Amino acid sequence: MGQGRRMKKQGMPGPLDESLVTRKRKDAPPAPVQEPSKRRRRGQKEAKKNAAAVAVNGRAGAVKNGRPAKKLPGKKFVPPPVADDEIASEDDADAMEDAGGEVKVTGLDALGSASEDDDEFAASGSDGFDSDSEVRKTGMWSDDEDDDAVEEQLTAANIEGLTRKLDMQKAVEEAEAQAELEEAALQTNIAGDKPKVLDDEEDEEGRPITNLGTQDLQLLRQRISDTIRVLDDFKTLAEDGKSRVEYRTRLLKDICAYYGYSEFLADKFLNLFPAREAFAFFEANETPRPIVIRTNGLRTSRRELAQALINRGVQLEPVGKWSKVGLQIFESQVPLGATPEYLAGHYILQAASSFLPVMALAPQEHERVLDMAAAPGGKTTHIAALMKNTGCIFANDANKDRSKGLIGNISRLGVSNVIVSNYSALEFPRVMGGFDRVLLDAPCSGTGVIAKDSSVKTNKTEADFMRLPHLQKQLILAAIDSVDHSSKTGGYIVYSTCSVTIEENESVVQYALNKRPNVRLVETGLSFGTPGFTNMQSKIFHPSMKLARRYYPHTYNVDGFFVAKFKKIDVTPANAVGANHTPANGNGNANGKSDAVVVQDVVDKTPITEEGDGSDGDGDAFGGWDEDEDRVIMERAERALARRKGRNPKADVKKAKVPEKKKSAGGEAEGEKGVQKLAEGLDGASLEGHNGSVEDGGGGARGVERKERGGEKKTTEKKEKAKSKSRKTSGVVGKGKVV
Ligand SMILES: C[S@@+](CC[C@H](N)C(=O)[O-])C[C@H]1O[C@@H](n2cnc3c(N)ncnc32)[C@H](O)[C@@H]1O
Repeated sequence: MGQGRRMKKQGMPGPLDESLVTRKRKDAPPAPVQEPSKRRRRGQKEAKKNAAAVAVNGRAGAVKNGRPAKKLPGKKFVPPPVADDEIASEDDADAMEDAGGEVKVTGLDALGSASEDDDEFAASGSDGFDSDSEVRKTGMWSDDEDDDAVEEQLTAANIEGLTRKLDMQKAVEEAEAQAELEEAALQTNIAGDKPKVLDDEEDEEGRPITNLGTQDLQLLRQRISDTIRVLDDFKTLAEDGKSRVEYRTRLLKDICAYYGYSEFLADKFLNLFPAREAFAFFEANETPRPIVIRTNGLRTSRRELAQALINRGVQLEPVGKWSKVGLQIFESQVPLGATPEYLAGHYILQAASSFLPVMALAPQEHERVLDMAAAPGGKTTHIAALMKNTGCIFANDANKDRSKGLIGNISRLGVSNVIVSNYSALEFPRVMGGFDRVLLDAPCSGTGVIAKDSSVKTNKTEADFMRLPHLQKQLILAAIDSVDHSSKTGGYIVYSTCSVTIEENESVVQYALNKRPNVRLVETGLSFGTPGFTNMQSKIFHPSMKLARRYYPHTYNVDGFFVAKFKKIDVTPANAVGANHTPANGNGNANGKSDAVVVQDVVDKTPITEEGDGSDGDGDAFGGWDEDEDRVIMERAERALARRKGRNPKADVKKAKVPEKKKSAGGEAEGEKGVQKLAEGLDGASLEGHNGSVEDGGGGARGVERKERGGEKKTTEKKEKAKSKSRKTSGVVGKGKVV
């Protein structure tokens, strides 16, 4: 069953499918007595067996895995595609660019257009359906799309045919489901009666069912369904003298027993959704989301990729009108993580919902972008593709091991505008700031990806939902402070999580709005998704919260996700909480544009000399270059630096040089090592143009550039550096050696 659901085309499904209730009830095993998760698994196995039996009996013969089936000779089982990465910690479940699930070939007749400009996927130009895969292979994916009207008609015909086929299939399924539902209603006599779900000493056959959870999954599921019906229409269906609370408590216990959640988490979801929707959510978490790949526009076009994969026996289809790069995989004879196209970096296995934050970020060519929590790089590489490898992306992740995956993906996908670093993102913008855009794809509880990682059902505690939001709130302030509000092209921050809880989403965004009056929520530009909550669980959020977008597995058949986009409109006030602002001297940062680059431990207290105007010009702009005067200034600066480093300035002054690395508080030296190591990795991966990219970058990068130059041993530059230092008390990045 899971596979069939996985193969369904993504999109907004209808309301809760009661037929599933009936089907599961029929398929449930007879009264197993096991601990919940095992019971559930066994239930699924049984369900699969039953489904297979049904297929053998010919009842569902025309439909396989939720798709029109077509027999192919010599079909082999193919293991699930290799994931681009694995979930490495409880906080980053989203990071798994999932490739799970079985994928087999049943034919190519369900294909739609996958050309680069195929946004009109649903358009139809002909009534006919051309099932000749050969014609389609040569026709649909031709490079010469513009003037080939025949091809277009062919494509449209395919689409039309596919749509009709899917519609027919849906109609058949719905009719079956309705029939089953009616049958079940008759059998259990639930149509008009008040369901007895509270005083349940015995079932209709006299069996004790008080502890149903440990005895009979089938009846348990029935009771969940009945309880929801009562809660839906309490006045009519509730038993006399029973309260809503009693029914809700019953429902909570049954959900935990049936699906294997901790009471704590199930309760959270029951508070988040109305009971019926919560049921749909729990149910959707039992089946994997569709397998999706993202075309890497740096290497190929979606049309070419689709053609190549079709030739290998992959059945696919554009993911939906909302994406130009996604392909949903229905069946495959080959492991998707090992095709020549995969190895050549033509695509990445990536959950569809992971496209959304990057689409909201909308990075522009030649910009400077920070991806604060980037590993394993699904979103970084997507950003790079949208920027066509121009500008510069700083891809940071605190986890060094995961960063290896990030570097691997950068390398495989041919990305050449990324610098990888290994800081806690909390250190930004001290590391570097002045970015045009920042993506904070935050570490989270992963409540949106339970279908991928069912351990979330039981391993999240109240402490997690305090610890994680606390971190997320700090990170979001750092993200905001790292952006250049006066960026000509940007000034945007996107916050995303793969969690559906209020604490990790609206509450974090609200915190940012409270603490940073210099940001506003703006439209994400995403064409679907439900609005963020403005009023939930007795919490009132800013009305603009509706601009944020929520995604659920049960509404869009994508991982649960949250996306909010901010525009920074001014510099962060100096007195703002946790403001990563310029030091006590009040000067601006390196580029004078934002609150991004902060001098923490290299504040030069040398008095500002008369001629110093704080500008950044060359020697002449300061009134010429005087060797003797400069030597004095330089030596004074060096002495001051030596004192701060705990050295004897007198002994040191002759030898003292402008330091190449400046160590700041909070173990930053360690982080720097990390960056260097990663840089080696990058070199090894033959990535090019990193230094060039930094040079190209504006804003804070220029500050870094100055610092790097200051570290060089060329005498004139050293002098210039010292001179500049003598005139300004800020504008130098503390550490953050950029490679
Ligand atoms: C949701 S995952 C990021 C997925 C990534 N954006 C992608 O698309 O592939 C969250 C990441 O945050 C990282 N992380 C956790 N705490 C962090 C911190 N304080 N600073 C930076 N990264 C952190 C984790 O190592 C993890 O890789």
